[in-house]
Amino acid sequence: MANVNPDLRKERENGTFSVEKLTNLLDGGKHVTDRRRHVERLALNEFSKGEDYNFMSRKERYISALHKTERALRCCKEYGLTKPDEVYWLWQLAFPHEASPIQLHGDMFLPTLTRQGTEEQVNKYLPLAEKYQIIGTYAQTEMGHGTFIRGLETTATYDPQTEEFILHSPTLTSLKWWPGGLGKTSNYAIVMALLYTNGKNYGMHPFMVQLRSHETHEPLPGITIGDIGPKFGFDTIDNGFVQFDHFRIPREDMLMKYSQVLKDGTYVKSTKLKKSSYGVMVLVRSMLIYYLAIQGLAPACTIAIRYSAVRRQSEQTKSQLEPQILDYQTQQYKLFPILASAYAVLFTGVKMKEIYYEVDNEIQQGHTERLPELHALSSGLKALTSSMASWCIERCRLACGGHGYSAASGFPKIYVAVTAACTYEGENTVMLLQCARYLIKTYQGASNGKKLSGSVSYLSDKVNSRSTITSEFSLKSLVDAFKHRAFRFQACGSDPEDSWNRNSVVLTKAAEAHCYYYMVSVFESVVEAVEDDAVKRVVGQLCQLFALFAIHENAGDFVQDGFISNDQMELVKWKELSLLSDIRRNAVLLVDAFDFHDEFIGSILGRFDGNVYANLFEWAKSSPLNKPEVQESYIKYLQPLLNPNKSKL
Ligand SMILES: CCCCCCCC/C=C\C/C=C/C(=O)SCCNC(=O)CCNC(=O)[C@H](O)C(C)(C)COP(=O)(O)OP(=O)(O)OC[C@H]1O[C@@H](n2cnc3c(N)ncnc32)[C@H](O)[C@@H]1OP(=O)(O)O
Ligand SMILES: Cc1cc2nc3c(=O)[nH]c(=O)nc-3n(C[C@H](O)[C@H](O)[C@H](O)COP(=O)(O)OP(=O)(O)OC[C@H]3O[C@@H](n4cnc5c(N)ncnc54)[C@H](O)[C@@H]3O)c2cc1C
Repeated sequence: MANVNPDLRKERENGTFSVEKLTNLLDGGKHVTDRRRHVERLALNEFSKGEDYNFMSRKERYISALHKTERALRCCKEYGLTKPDEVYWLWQLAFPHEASPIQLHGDMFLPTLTRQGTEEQVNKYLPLAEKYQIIGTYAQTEMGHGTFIRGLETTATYDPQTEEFILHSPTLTSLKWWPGGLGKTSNYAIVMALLYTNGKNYGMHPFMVQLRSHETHEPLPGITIGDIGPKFGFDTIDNGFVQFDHFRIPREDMLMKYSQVLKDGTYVKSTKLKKSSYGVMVLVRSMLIYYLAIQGLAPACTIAIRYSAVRRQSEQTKSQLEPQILDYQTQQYKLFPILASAYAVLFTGVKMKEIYYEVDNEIQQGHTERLPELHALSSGLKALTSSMASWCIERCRLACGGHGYSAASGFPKIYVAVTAACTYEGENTVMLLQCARYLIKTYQGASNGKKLSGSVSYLSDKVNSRSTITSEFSLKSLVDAFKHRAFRFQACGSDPEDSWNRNSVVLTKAAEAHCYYYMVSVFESVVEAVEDDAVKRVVGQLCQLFALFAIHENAGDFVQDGFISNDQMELVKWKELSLLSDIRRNAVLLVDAFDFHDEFIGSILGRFDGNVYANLFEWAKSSPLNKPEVQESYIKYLQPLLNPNKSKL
């Protein structure tokens, strides 16, 4: 590439491994990288020349996103992109760190329909939904309750006379509130409501509900609907509210795969699957982990590390060039653990996708044994990785100094999208507690001699009481340390005498310790499987840093019971710092390996070519506030102050 900043060019010449090989590893093979790049070229042809998001109003952002949605759907059709990964690659460049107004249609509406609908219902609605002749969302949360699903108030009361359900919002707090795309875009929703039949409440069930006229898009009579107003972010999506006033739908529109209401109102439950109506949340939580790495951690550290290679600041030695800020140990300490976390979350995300599809497949065959473990793991990891991603992005912003605070850095857009995931799909503390609930039960089972498998097998294993960490820092010894911590926390958290609430801070820590252990062991297994020696060395260093940083940050958890000795902790600190120097040499290449296009990252600081300053200046000049030279607001508000004689007011 011509015109690359000389510092960045030097970084790229000095690396010790093949970036291409690492990219192939991250993608899951060379053939996947090739295919991804092909799809991305198609996407860039269509989407690279858009208006600058930073200079648009919220309404313009929504309209532009709808326009891009229509074009993205057309591209997928034209180019025959049907596989989920291919659609995702195209979508990612069409909507960099944004959401499409129809995001929930693909992410939650379709999966709920196909998993909870009967064959007949799927046959009726899926073809229409796949052709976007109906666009749906997932309406569960209400103004008064999001977390406590059993507290939802919207009712669906069966009327055997007309064979219809009557949907009703009995209180203000029962208004559906938050569903993505509900405000203006969707004409259908899967509404989660309390099922009443023959005078009895059977709890939350899913209903297919038409909201708007097919002809005019006007809300149907009995429905009051709209956008909930501006949010922290997600400007491109119309999160909405809906109020039902005795709105009738046919009996056939309750999604009846797992439970039915017969014509006479008899309720029949045809599954032993626990919490069957909660299924789609497990899906999204499992997928989110990968998404947080690719949409959050990886682009954020790409920006901060490239910029730190280009930025020079402060005189170290008289009359010599100011150093690249990436050479400061403190800067490395800010950024390299984040880089290591990006890799850790990415590998864990890939693993979680695999596990989800395995368990989902088993559930379709009627085997539900692994669902509780998947629910616990996906809840815990969703919470841990989304909060990790949020604070890491903020740390990357701080690492970029003043320019980090400019929208040109790309951080605001990335941050507001990622931090939302700490709340949606289950608020993080609540999700950690769900994970802990399962761990405590499992620990108690293991204490009674039950042999365990999967992510919790360590609870029935023998754990070492002294760390085997030496100056070699083998990955096995690091995994072992996290296993020990997780085990110890489960033991503390499961005091049967203590009430749940009084113990809940410790329980959240127990869940985090479990998830950390899981992430470190996934990372270790990925490193072990790498064939190329040079790549293995660098990802091995990242794995060590991920583990050692967490041990150092949470030192008390490891030394309190004497598991790690003082001498070992000194070694940990020494090794952590020496890893910073090792990683320094490859830092730029390690972010290049994510293989992101500038159009996706959306940051002047993180440009591949490193030409930050010239582009920053051009970008600032293009700000609408700089056109015209003298603003009308001057005449109105400033002239009377600055130049009272000339003012016409
Ligand atoms: C695909 C990529 C994604 C990109 C997305 C980007 C853009 C999209 C942006 C936003 C989309 C957002 C959508 C939403 O937010 S939809 C709404 C999501 N809402 C929630 O997540 C609500 C959170 N609350 C709950 O999940 C539950 O209420 C609860 C689990 C906190 C508590 O439920 P409750 O009924 O009170 O259950 P109990 O505590 O009594 O537990 C009973 C029992 O059931 C087990 N269990 C709970 N949940 C599940 C589940 N999902 N699956 C399986 N099992 C579950 C629980 O563990 C208990 O088991 P037991 O101990 O053995 O009894
Ligand atoms: C961007 C965005 C998109 C969304 N999209 C959708 C959507 O498409 N469809 C949909 O249905 N919903 C959607 N939601 C709603 C979302 O799922 C809920 O907001 C979320 O589940 C949290 O619930 P809540 O708002 O009731 O939080 P609350 O439960 O009120 O949380 C507030 C505080 O109370 C604490 N708390 C609550 N219960 C407990 C407990 N049992 N133990 C300890 N602490 C507790 C929490 O930890 C938190 O600190 C979206 C939300 C956002 C922000």
